[in-house]
Amino acid sequence: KSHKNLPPSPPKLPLIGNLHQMAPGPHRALQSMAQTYGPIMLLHFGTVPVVVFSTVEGAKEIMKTHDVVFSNRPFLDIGGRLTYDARDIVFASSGEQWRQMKSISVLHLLSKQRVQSYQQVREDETILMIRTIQQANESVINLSELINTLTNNVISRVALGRKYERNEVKAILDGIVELLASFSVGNYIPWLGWIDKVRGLHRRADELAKDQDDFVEGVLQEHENKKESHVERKDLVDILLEIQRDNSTGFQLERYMIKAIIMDMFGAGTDTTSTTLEWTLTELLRNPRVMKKLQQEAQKVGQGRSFIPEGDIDKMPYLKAVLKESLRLHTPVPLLVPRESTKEVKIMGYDIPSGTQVIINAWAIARDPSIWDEPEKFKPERFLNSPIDYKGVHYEFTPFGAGRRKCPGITFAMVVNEIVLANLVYKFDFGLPGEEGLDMTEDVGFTVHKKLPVRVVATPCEQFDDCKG
Ligand code: HEM
Repeated sequence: KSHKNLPPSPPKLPLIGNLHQMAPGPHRALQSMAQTYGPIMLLHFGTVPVVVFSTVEGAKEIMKTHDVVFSNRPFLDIGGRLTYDARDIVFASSGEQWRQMKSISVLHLLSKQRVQSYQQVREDETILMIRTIQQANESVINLSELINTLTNNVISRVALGRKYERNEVKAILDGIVELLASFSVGNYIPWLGWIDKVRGLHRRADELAKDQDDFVEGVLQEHENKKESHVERKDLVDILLEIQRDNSTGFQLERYMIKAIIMDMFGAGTDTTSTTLEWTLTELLRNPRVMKKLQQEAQKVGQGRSFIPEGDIDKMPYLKAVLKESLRLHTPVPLLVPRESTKEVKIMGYDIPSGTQVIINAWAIARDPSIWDEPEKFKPERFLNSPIDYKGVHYEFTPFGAGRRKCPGITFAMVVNEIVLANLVYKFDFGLPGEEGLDMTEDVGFTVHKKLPVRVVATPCEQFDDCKG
Protein backbone atom coordinates (compact mmCIF):
# COMPACT_ATOMS: atom_id res chain seq x y z
CA LYS A 1 0.00 0.00 0.00
CA SER A 2 1.36 3.40 -0.84
CA HIS A 3 0.26 6.76 0.48
CA LYS A 4 0.15 8.17 -2.99
CA ASN A 5 -3.01 9.75 -4.32
CA LEU A 6 -3.39 7.66 -7.47
CA PRO A 7 -6.06 8.32 -10.13
CA PRO A 8 -9.32 6.35 -9.88
CA SER A 9 -9.19 2.81 -11.29
CA PRO A 10 -11.92 0.61 -12.72
CA PRO A 11 -12.03 -2.91 -11.22
CA LYS A 12 -9.55 -5.27 -12.88
CA LEU A 13 -9.08 -8.99 -13.34
CA PRO A 14 -6.06 -10.87 -12.04
CA LEU A 15 -3.24 -11.13 -14.59
CA ILE A 16 -4.91 -9.37 -17.51
CA GLY A 17 -5.95 -6.26 -15.58
CA ASN A 18 -8.31 -4.20 -17.76
CA LEU A 19 -7.25 -5.62 -21.11
CA HIS A 20 -10.52 -7.51 -21.57
CA GLN A 21 -12.39 -4.19 -21.51
CA MET A 22 -10.75 -2.80 -24.67
CA ALA A 23 -13.47 -3.85 -27.17
CA PRO A 24 -14.76 -2.58 -29.64
CA GLY A 25 -11.52 -0.62 -29.94
CA PRO A 26 -9.36 0.91 -27.21
CA HIS A 27 -10.16 4.56 -28.08
CA ARG A 28 -13.93 3.96 -27.85
CA ALA A 29 -13.68 1.72 -24.78
CA LEU A 30 -11.48 4.24 -22.95
CA GLN A 31 -13.84 7.07 -23.85
CA SER A 32 -16.79 5.32 -22.26
CA MET A 33 -14.76 4.26 -19.19
CA ALA A 34 -13.72 7.89 -18.71
CA GLN A 35 -17.40 8.84 -18.47
CA THR A 36 -17.59 6.67 -15.33
CA TYR A 37 -14.11 7.02 -13.82
CA GLY A 38 -13.17 10.53 -14.87
CA PRO A 39 -10.69 12.36 -17.10
CA ILE A 40 -7.66 10.70 -15.47
CA MET A 41 -7.83 6.95 -14.90
CA LEU A 42 -5.31 4.41 -13.76
CA LEU A 43 -5.70 1.17 -15.70
CA HIS A 44 -3.69 -2.00 -15.81
CA PHE A 45 -2.79 -3.52 -19.14
CA GLY A 46 -1.73 -6.89 -17.81
CA THR A 47 0.60 -5.96 -14.97
CA VAL A 48 1.63 -2.64 -16.51
CA PRO A 49 0.05 0.47 -14.93
CA VAL A 50 -1.20 2.91 -17.57
CA VAL A 51 -2.65 6.33 -16.88
CA VAL A 52 -5.18 7.51 -19.45
CA PHE A 53 -6.00 11.18 -20.02
CA SER A 54 -9.25 12.11 -21.77
CA THR A 55 -9.58 15.88 -21.40
CA VAL A 56 -7.98 18.91 -22.93
CA GLU A 57 -6.54 19.97 -19.53
CA GLY A 58 -4.87 16.58 -19.12
CA ALA A 59 -3.48 16.64 -22.67
CA LYS A 60 -1.99 20.08 -22.00
CA GLU A 61 -0.42 18.95 -18.72
CA ILE A 62 1.31 16.03 -20.46
CA MET A 63 2.33 17.62 -23.77
CA LYS A 64 3.08 21.16 -22.54
CA THR A 65 3.45 21.74 -18.78
CA HIS A 66 5.27 18.44 -18.07
CA ASP A 67 6.39 17.71 -21.64
CA VAL A 68 10.00 17.00 -20.61
CA VAL A 69 8.96 14.49 -17.94
CA PHE A 70 6.64 12.70 -20.39
CA SER A 71 8.82 12.72 -23.49
CA ASN A 72 10.01 9.16 -22.95
CA ARG A 73 8.50 6.14 -24.72
CA PRO A 74 7.91 2.76 -23.08
CA PHE A 75 9.91 -0.10 -24.60
CA LEU A 76 7.55 -2.25 -26.66
CA ASP A 77 9.01 -5.64 -27.47
CA ILE A 78 7.72 -6.17 -31.02
CA GLY A 79 8.08 -2.50 -32.02
CA GLY A 80 11.63 -2.59 -30.61
CA ARG A 81 12.60 -5.65 -32.64
CA LEU A 82 11.48 -3.89 -35.83
CA THR A 83 13.35 -0.65 -35.12
CA TYR A 84 16.94 -1.66 -34.28
CA ASP A 85 16.06 -2.13 -30.57
CA ALA A 86 13.95 1.01 -30.53
CA ARG A 87 16.86 3.12 -31.71
CA ASP A 88 14.74 4.85 -34.39
CA ILE A 89 12.75 8.06 -33.76
CA VAL A 90 9.17 6.85 -33.09
CA PHE A 91 9.91 4.20 -30.46
CA ALA A 92 13.18 5.55 -29.02
CA SER A 93 13.49 6.58 -25.41
CA SER A 94 14.19 10.27 -24.97
CA GLY A 95 17.99 10.43 -24.82
CA GLU A 96 20.58 12.43 -26.72
CA GLN A 97 20.45 10.02 -29.68
CA TRP A 98 16.69 10.47 -30.15
CA ARG A 99 17.11 14.25 -29.82
CA GLN A 100 19.76 14.33 -32.56
CA MET A 101 17.85 12.05 -34.92
CA LYS A 102 14.62 13.97 -34.41
CA SER A 103 16.40 17.23 -35.08
CA ILE A 104 17.84 15.83 -38.33
CA SER A 105 14.35 14.81 -39.42
CA VAL A 106 12.84 18.20 -38.54
CA LEU A 107 15.61 20.42 -39.97
CA HIS A 108 16.94 18.42 -42.91
CA LEU A 109 14.37 15.88 -44.07
CA LEU A 110 10.89 17.21 -43.40
CA SER A 111 11.34 21.00 -43.27
CA LYS A 112 8.91 23.17 -45.23
CA GLN A 113 11.49 23.96 -47.93
CA ARG A 114 12.50 20.33 -48.30
CA VAL A 115 8.88 19.21 -48.56
CA GLN A 116 8.25 21.93 -51.17
CA SER A 117 11.16 20.66 -53.24
CA TYR A 118 9.24 17.42 -53.84
CA GLN A 119 6.18 19.14 -55.32
CA GLN A 120 6.74 17.56 -58.72
CA VAL A 121 6.70 14.06 -57.23
CA ARG A 122 3.32 14.68 -55.59
CA GLU A 123 1.85 16.21 -58.74
CA ASP A 124 3.13 13.36 -60.96
CA GLU A 125 1.70 10.70 -58.67
CA THR A 126 -1.65 12.49 -58.38
CA ILE A 127 -1.90 12.73 -62.17
CA LEU A 128 -1.06 9.04 -62.45
CA MET A 129 -3.85 8.17 -60.05
CA ILE A 130 -6.31 10.35 -61.95
CA ARG A 131 -5.40 8.53 -65.17
CA THR A 132 -5.94 5.16 -63.54
CA ILE A 133 -9.39 6.28 -62.39
CA GLN A 134 -10.22 7.63 -65.86
CA GLN A 135 -9.14 4.35 -67.43
CA ALA A 136 -11.53 2.46 -65.16
CA ASN A 137 -14.26 4.01 -67.29
CA GLU A 138 -16.87 4.28 -64.58
CA SER A 139 -16.47 0.72 -63.40
CA VAL A 140 -16.13 0.09 -59.67
CA ILE A 141 -12.74 1.12 -58.27
CA ASN A 142 -11.08 0.43 -54.94
CA LEU A 143 -10.17 3.98 -53.96
CA SER A 144 -8.52 2.88 -50.70
CA GLU A 145 -6.01 0.79 -52.60
CA LEU A 146 -5.26 3.57 -55.11
CA ILE A 147 -4.69 6.07 -52.31
CA ASN A 148 -2.45 3.70 -50.38
CA THR A 149 -0.38 3.02 -53.48
CA LEU A 150 -0.07 6.76 -54.08
CA THR A 151 1.16 7.59 -50.56
CA ASN A 152 3.57 4.67 -50.71
CA ASN A 153 4.91 5.79 -54.09
CA VAL A 154 5.33 9.39 -52.96
CA ILE A 155 7.35 8.38 -49.88
CA SER A 156 9.32 5.88 -51.95
CA ARG A 157 10.34 8.49 -54.51
CA VAL A 158 11.08 11.16 -51.90
CA ALA A 159 12.96 8.94 -49.48
CA LEU A 160 14.60 6.40 -51.77
CA GLY A 161 14.70 8.26 -55.07
CA ARG A 162 12.50 5.86 -57.02
CA LYS A 163 9.62 3.46 -56.87
CA TYR A 164 10.44 -0.17 -56.39
CA GLU A 165 9.11 -2.47 -59.09
CA ARG A 166 8.08 -5.46 -57.07
CA ASN A 167 6.83 -3.22 -54.35
CA GLU A 168 9.18 -4.78 -51.80
CA VAL A 169 8.62 -1.92 -49.38
CA LYS A 170 4.89 -2.45 -49.39
CA ALA A 171 5.21 -6.15 -48.56
CA ILE A 172 7.52 -5.31 -45.63
CA LEU A 173 5.25 -2.49 -44.45
CA ASP A 174 2.13 -4.67 -44.59
CA GLY A 175 3.98 -7.22 -42.44
CA ILE A 176 4.97 -4.53 -39.92
CA VAL A 177 1.45 -3.10 -39.69
CA GLU A 178 0.04 -6.59 -39.15
CA LEU A 179 2.61 -7.44 -36.51
CA LEU A 180 2.20 -4.17 -34.61
CA ALA A 181 -1.56 -4.74 -34.54
CA SER A 182 -1.19 -8.26 -33.13
CA PHE A 183 -1.35 -8.42 -29.35
CA SER A 184 1.98 -8.95 -27.63
CA VAL A 185 1.54 -10.56 -24.21
CA GLY A 186 5.13 -9.71 -23.26
CA ASN A 187 4.48 -5.98 -23.52
CA TYR A 188 1.97 -6.15 -20.68
CA ILE A 189 2.78 -9.24 -18.65
CA PRO A 190 6.56 -9.32 -18.96
CA TRP A 191 7.03 -12.68 -17.21
CA LEU A 192 4.63 -14.26 -19.74
CA GLY A 193 6.70 -12.94 -22.64
CA TRP A 194 7.62 -16.54 -23.51
CA ILE A 195 4.04 -16.93 -24.85
CA ASP A 196 4.93 -14.52 -27.69
CA LYS A 197 7.93 -16.67 -28.43
CA VAL A 198 5.86 -19.86 -28.55
CA ARG A 199 3.27 -18.11 -30.76
CA GLY A 200 6.06 -17.35 -33.21
CA LEU A 201 5.68 -13.58 -32.79
CA HIS A 202 9.37 -13.07 -32.02
CA ARG A 203 10.44 -15.17 -34.98
CA ARG A 204 8.14 -13.25 -37.35
CA ALA A 205 9.35 -9.90 -36.01
CA ASP A 206 13.01 -10.92 -36.34
CA GLU A 207 12.48 -12.24 -39.89
CA LEU A 208 10.72 -9.05 -40.89
CA ALA A 209 13.45 -6.94 -39.28
CA LYS A 210 16.01 -8.85 -41.37
CA ASP A 211 14.03 -8.41 -44.63
CA GLN A 212 13.72 -4.73 -43.83
CA ASP A 213 17.42 -4.38 -43.09
CA ASP A 214 18.41 -6.26 -46.29
CA PHE A 215 16.15 -4.03 -48.32
CA VAL A 216 17.40 -0.70 -46.89
CA GLU A 217 21.02 -1.91 -47.02
CA GLY A 218 20.50 -2.53 -50.77
CA VAL A 219 19.06 0.97 -51.16
CA LEU A 220 22.03 2.53 -49.34
CA GLN A 221 24.54 0.64 -51.49
CA GLU A 222 22.70 1.67 -54.64
CA HIS A 223 22.98 5.31 -53.52
CA GLU A 224 26.64 5.01 -52.60
CA ASN A 225 27.44 3.52 -56.02
CA LYS A 226 25.55 5.99 -58.18
CA LYS A 227 27.35 8.69 -60.14
CA GLU A 228 26.78 12.19 -58.76
CA SER A 229 26.12 13.58 -62.25
CA HIS A 230 23.01 11.44 -62.53
CA VAL A 231 21.48 12.91 -59.41
CA GLU A 232 18.50 14.97 -60.49
CA ARG A 233 17.12 15.81 -57.12
CA LYS A 234 18.47 14.73 -53.74
CA ASP A 235 16.35 12.15 -51.99
CA LEU A 236 16.29 11.61 -48.23
CA VAL A 237 18.84 8.79 -48.38
CA ASP A 238 21.27 11.10 -50.27
CA ILE A 239 20.79 13.75 -47.60
CA LEU A 240 21.37 11.33 -44.73
CA LEU A 241 24.49 9.88 -46.36
CA GLU A 242 25.78 13.41 -46.92
CA ILE A 243 25.19 14.34 -43.26
CA GLN A 244 27.06 11.18 -42.27
CA ARG A 245 29.97 11.83 -44.63
CA ASP A 246 30.42 15.50 -43.74
CA ASN A 247 29.58 15.00 -40.07
CA SER A 248 27.76 18.31 -40.56
CA THR A 249 25.56 18.06 -37.47
CA GLY A 250 28.46 17.23 -35.17
CA PHE A 251 26.72 13.95 -34.35
CA GLN A 252 28.00 10.56 -35.50
CA LEU A 253 25.13 9.23 -37.62
CA GLU A 254 25.62 5.47 -37.73
CA ARG A 255 24.49 3.34 -40.66
CA TYR A 256 21.74 1.61 -38.68
CA MET A 257 20.38 5.03 -37.67
CA ILE A 258 20.02 6.04 -41.33
CA LYS A 259 18.13 2.81 -41.96
CA ALA A 260 15.93 3.30 -38.91
CA ILE A 261 15.06 6.87 -39.92
CA ILE A 262 14.16 5.81 -43.46
CA MET A 263 11.94 2.97 -42.25
CA ASP A 264 10.25 5.38 -39.80
CA MET A 265 9.29 7.62 -42.71
CA PHE A 266 7.50 4.67 -44.31
CA GLY A 267 6.10 3.17 -41.12
CA ALA A 268 4.86 6.45 -39.65
CA GLY A 269 4.04 8.25 -42.89
CA THR A 270 2.28 5.95 -45.36
CA ASP A 271 -0.62 4.37 -43.54
CA THR A 272 -1.47 7.47 -41.50
CA THR A 273 -1.70 9.66 -44.61
CA SER A 274 -3.75 7.24 -46.69
CA THR A 275 -6.11 6.58 -43.77
CA THR A 276 -6.85 10.32 -43.57
CA LEU A 277 -7.83 10.44 -47.24
CA GLU A 278 -9.86 7.25 -46.96
CA TRP A 279 -12.03 8.61 -44.13
CA THR A 280 -12.30 12.03 -45.78
CA LEU A 281 -13.73 10.53 -48.96
CA THR A 282 -16.05 8.34 -46.92
CA GLU A 283 -17.41 11.37 -45.07
CA LEU A 284 -17.83 13.25 -48.35
CA LEU A 285 -19.87 10.36 -49.73
CA ARG A 286 -22.02 10.45 -46.58
CA ASN A 287 -22.43 14.23 -46.74
CA PRO A 288 -23.40 15.29 -50.28
CA ARG A 289 -23.85 18.91 -49.17
CA VAL A 290 -20.20 19.10 -48.12
CA MET A 291 -19.06 17.28 -51.25
CA LYS A 292 -20.94 19.75 -53.45
CA LYS A 293 -19.55 22.77 -51.64
CA LEU A 294 -16.03 21.39 -51.96
CA GLN A 295 -16.49 20.60 -55.65
CA GLN A 296 -17.69 24.14 -56.23
CA GLU A 297 -14.59 25.52 -54.55
CA ALA A 298 -12.42 23.23 -56.67
CA GLN A 299 -14.16 24.30 -59.89
CA LYS A 300 -13.71 27.96 -59.00
CA VAL A 301 -10.00 27.50 -58.40
CA GLY A 302 -9.39 25.01 -61.22
CA GLN A 303 -11.06 27.24 -63.85
CA GLY A 304 -11.29 24.48 -66.42
CA ARG A 305 -7.58 23.62 -66.34
CA SER A 306 -6.68 19.94 -66.45
CA PHE A 307 -5.20 19.94 -62.92
CA ILE A 308 -5.17 22.07 -59.78
CA PRO A 309 -1.49 22.69 -59.04
CA GLU A 310 -0.13 22.82 -55.52
CA GLY A 311 0.40 26.58 -55.74
CA ASP A 312 -3.39 27.10 -55.85
CA ILE A 313 -4.27 25.07 -52.78
CA ASP A 314 -4.04 28.10 -50.51
CA LYS A 315 -7.07 29.48 -52.36
CA MET A 316 -9.10 26.54 -51.02
CA PRO A 317 -10.05 27.26 -47.37
CA TYR A 318 -12.97 24.85 -47.48
CA LEU A 319 -10.69 22.00 -48.59
CA LYS A 320 -8.46 22.68 -45.59
CA ALA A 321 -11.48 22.77 -43.28
CA VAL A 322 -12.73 19.45 -44.70
CA LEU A 323 -9.38 17.79 -43.98
CA LYS A 324 -9.27 19.19 -40.44
CA GLU A 325 -12.79 17.96 -39.77
CA SER A 326 -11.81 14.53 -41.03
CA LEU A 327 -8.73 14.44 -38.76
CA ARG A 328 -10.95 15.49 -35.85
CA LEU A 329 -13.64 12.84 -36.32
CA HIS A 330 -11.31 10.09 -37.52
CA THR A 331 -8.05 10.81 -35.69
CA PRO A 332 -5.79 8.33 -37.54
CA VAL A 333 -3.71 7.49 -34.44
CA PRO A 334 -6.48 7.99 -31.84
CA LEU A 335 -4.37 7.32 -28.73
CA LEU A 336 -1.23 8.99 -30.18
CA VAL A 337 1.93 7.03 -29.33
CA PRO A 338 2.30 6.03 -25.63
CA ARG A 339 4.63 8.03 -23.44
CA GLU A 340 6.34 7.23 -20.16
CA SER A 341 7.14 9.46 -17.19
CA THR A 342 10.76 9.85 -16.17
CA LYS A 343 10.03 11.13 -12.65
CA GLU A 344 7.13 11.39 -10.25
CA VAL A 345 4.82 14.37 -10.85
CA LYS A 346 1.50 15.60 -9.54
CA ILE A 347 -1.12 16.20 -12.20
CA MET A 348 -4.58 17.60 -11.50
CA GLY A 349 -4.16 16.55 -7.87
CA TYR A 350 -3.02 12.97 -8.57
CA ASP A 351 0.41 11.43 -8.15
CA ILE A 352 1.83 9.89 -11.32
CA PRO A 353 4.80 7.72 -10.36
CA SER A 354 8.01 7.63 -12.34
CA GLY A 355 8.02 5.02 -15.13
CA THR A 356 4.23 5.10 -15.64
CA GLN A 357 2.90 4.59 -19.16
CA VAL A 358 0.68 7.42 -20.29
CA ILE A 359 -1.96 7.45 -23.00
CA ILE A 360 -3.77 10.51 -24.30
CA ASN A 361 -7.13 9.78 -25.89
CA ALA A 362 -6.85 12.51 -28.54
CA TRP A 363 -9.80 11.01 -30.40
CA ALA A 364 -12.11 11.36 -27.36
CA ILE A 365 -10.92 14.92 -26.70
CA ALA A 366 -11.68 15.83 -30.31
CA ARG A 367 -15.28 14.64 -29.74
CA ASP A 368 -15.76 16.14 -26.29
CA PRO A 369 -19.24 17.78 -26.28
CA SER A 370 -18.09 20.38 -23.75
CA ILE A 371 -15.66 21.71 -26.38
CA TRP A 372 -17.25 20.92 -29.73
CA ASP A 373 -20.72 21.77 -30.93
CA GLU A 374 -22.50 18.63 -32.27
CA PRO A 375 -19.21 16.72 -32.08
CA GLU A 376 -20.45 13.59 -33.87
CA LYS A 377 -21.41 15.54 -36.99
CA PHE A 378 -19.14 16.15 -39.96
CA LYS A 379 -19.22 19.96 -40.17
CA PRO A 380 -16.10 21.44 -41.82
CA GLU A 381 -17.61 24.91 -41.34
CA ARG A 382 -16.55 24.77 -37.68
CA PHE A 383 -12.96 25.29 -38.84
CA LEU A 384 -13.68 28.22 -41.17
CA ASN A 385 -12.68 31.50 -39.53
CA SER A 386 -11.32 29.55 -36.57
CA PRO A 387 -7.70 29.73 -35.40
CA ILE A 388 -7.75 26.06 -34.35
CA ASP A 389 -5.32 23.89 -36.26
CA TYR A 390 -3.43 20.64 -35.85
CA LYS A 391 0.07 21.99 -35.32
CA GLY A 392 0.20 21.16 -31.62
CA VAL A 393 -0.81 24.35 -29.83
CA HIS A 394 -4.54 23.64 -29.58
CA TYR A 395 -4.78 20.75 -27.16
CA GLU A 396 -8.41 20.01 -28.03
CA PHE A 397 -7.24 18.95 -31.52
CA THR A 398 -3.93 17.08 -31.63
CA PRO A 399 -4.05 14.43 -34.38
CA PHE A 400 -0.26 14.80 -34.72
CA GLY A 401 0.49 15.01 -31.00
CA ALA A 402 2.24 18.03 -29.46
CA GLY A 403 5.39 18.99 -27.60
CA ARG A 404 8.77 17.34 -28.02
CA ARG A 405 7.30 14.11 -29.35
CA LYS A 406 5.11 15.87 -31.92
CA CYS A 407 4.97 14.34 -35.40
CA PRO A 408 7.68 15.87 -37.62
CA GLY A 409 5.76 14.87 -40.78
CA ILE A 410 2.78 17.26 -40.56
CA THR A 411 3.67 19.37 -43.60
CA PHE A 412 4.71 16.31 -45.60
CA ALA A 413 1.40 14.57 -44.89
CA MET A 414 -0.88 17.54 -45.39
CA VAL A 415 0.45 18.65 -48.77
CA VAL A 416 -0.15 15.14 -50.08
CA ASN A 417 -3.66 15.07 -48.60
CA GLU A 418 -4.48 18.48 -50.03
CA ILE A 419 -3.28 17.97 -53.60
CA VAL A 420 -4.90 14.55 -53.89
CA LEU A 421 -8.25 15.57 -52.42
CA ALA A 422 -8.43 18.83 -54.41
CA ASN A 423 -7.91 17.02 -57.69
CA LEU A 424 -10.12 14.03 -56.94
CA VAL A 425 -13.14 16.24 -56.29
CA TYR A 426 -12.19 18.54 -59.18
CA LYS A 427 -11.99 15.75 -61.72
CA PHE A 428 -14.71 13.35 -60.56
CA ASP A 429 -18.05 12.92 -58.98
CA PHE A 430 -18.21 9.82 -56.79
CA GLY A 431 -21.07 7.43 -56.19
CA LEU A 432 -21.50 4.14 -54.39
CA PRO A 433 -21.70 1.05 -56.61
CA GLY A 434 -25.13 -0.53 -57.04
CA GLU A 435 -26.74 -1.64 -53.84
CA GLU A 436 -23.63 -1.21 -51.69
CA GLY A 437 -24.13 0.99 -48.63
CA LEU A 438 -21.42 2.95 -46.91
CA ASP A 439 -19.79 0.95 -44.17
CA MET A 440 -18.23 2.94 -41.32
CA THR A 441 -16.73 0.04 -39.34
CA GLU A 442 -13.27 0.70 -37.96
CA ASP A 443 -10.41 -1.75 -38.15
CA VAL A 444 -8.37 -1.19 -35.04
CA GLY A 445 -4.60 -1.30 -35.15
CA PHE A 446 -1.85 1.26 -34.63
CA THR A 447 -3.81 3.46 -37.04
CA VAL A 448 -7.57 3.17 -37.32
CA HIS A 449 -8.53 2.24 -40.86
CA LYS A 450 -11.83 1.60 -42.48
CA LYS A 451 -12.48 -2.10 -42.15
CA LEU A 452 -13.81 -2.29 -45.69
CA PRO A 453 -12.13 -0.40 -48.54
CA VAL A 454 -13.83 2.60 -50.15
CA ARG A 455 -15.33 1.24 -53.37
CA VAL A 456 -16.80 3.84 -55.69
CA VAL A 457 -17.84 4.62 -59.24
CA ALA A 458 -16.07 7.76 -60.44
CA THR A 459 -17.82 9.83 -63.11
CA PRO A 460 -15.73 12.43 -64.92
CA CYS A 461 -16.73 15.84 -63.69
CA GLU A 462 -17.49 17.35 -67.11
CA GLN A 463 -20.62 15.22 -67.21
CA PHE A 464 -22.03 16.71 -64.01
CA ASP A 465 -23.66 20.11 -63.71
CA ASP A 466 -22.95 20.31 -59.97
CA CYS A 467 -19.36 19.73 -60.69
CA LYS A 468 -19.10 22.75 -62.96
CA GLY A 469 -19.88 24.99 -60.01
C1 HEM B 1 -1.87 12.21 -41.47
C2 HEM B 1 -0.65 11.72 -41.32
C3 HEM B 1 0.05 11.54 -39.99
C4 HEM B 1 -0.49 11.45 -38.72
C5 HEM B 1 -1.95 11.54 -38.32
C6 HEM B 1 0.62 11.28 -37.82
C7 HEM B 1 0.49 11.18 -36.44
C8 HEM B 1 1.54 11.05 -35.56
C9 HEM B 1 1.40 10.96 -34.13
C10 HEM B 1 0.08 11.01 -33.36
C11 HEM B 1 2.65 10.84 -33.60
C12 HEM B 1 2.99 10.73 -32.11
C13 HEM B 1 3.00 12.09 -31.49
C14 HEM B 1 3.16 12.11 -29.99
O1 HEM B 1 3.67 11.15 -29.40
O2 HEM B 1 2.80 13.14 -29.40
C15 HEM B 1 3.58 10.83 -34.70
C16 HEM B 1 4.94 10.71 -34.57
C17 HEM B 1 5.80 10.62 -35.63
N1 HEM B 1 5.50 10.78 -36.97
FE1 HEM B 1 3.68 11.16 -37.74
N2 HEM B 1 1.79 11.28 -38.52
C18 HEM B 1 1.48 11.43 -39.86
C19 HEM B 1 2.38 11.50 -40.90
C20 HEM B 1 3.74 11.38 -40.80
C21 HEM B 1 4.67 11.46 -41.90
C22 HEM B 1 4.27 11.75 -43.35
C23 HEM B 1 5.92 11.22 -41.39
C24 HEM B 1 7.24 11.20 -42.09
C25 HEM B 1 7.43 11.21 -43.39
C26 HEM B 1 5.76 11.00 -39.95
C27 HEM B 1 6.80 10.73 -39.08
C28 HEM B 1 6.66 10.63 -37.69
C29 HEM B 1 7.76 10.36 -36.79
C30 HEM B 1 9.22 10.12 -37.19
C31 HEM B 1 7.23 10.38 -35.50
C32 HEM B 1 7.96 10.14 -34.17
C33 HEM B 1 8.25 11.44 -33.45
C34 HEM B 1 8.89 11.21 -32.08
O3 HEM B 1 8.64 10.19 -31.45
O4 HEM B 1 9.65 12.07 -31.65
N3 HEM B 1 4.44 11.10 -39.64
N4 HEM B 1 2.89 10.98 -35.88
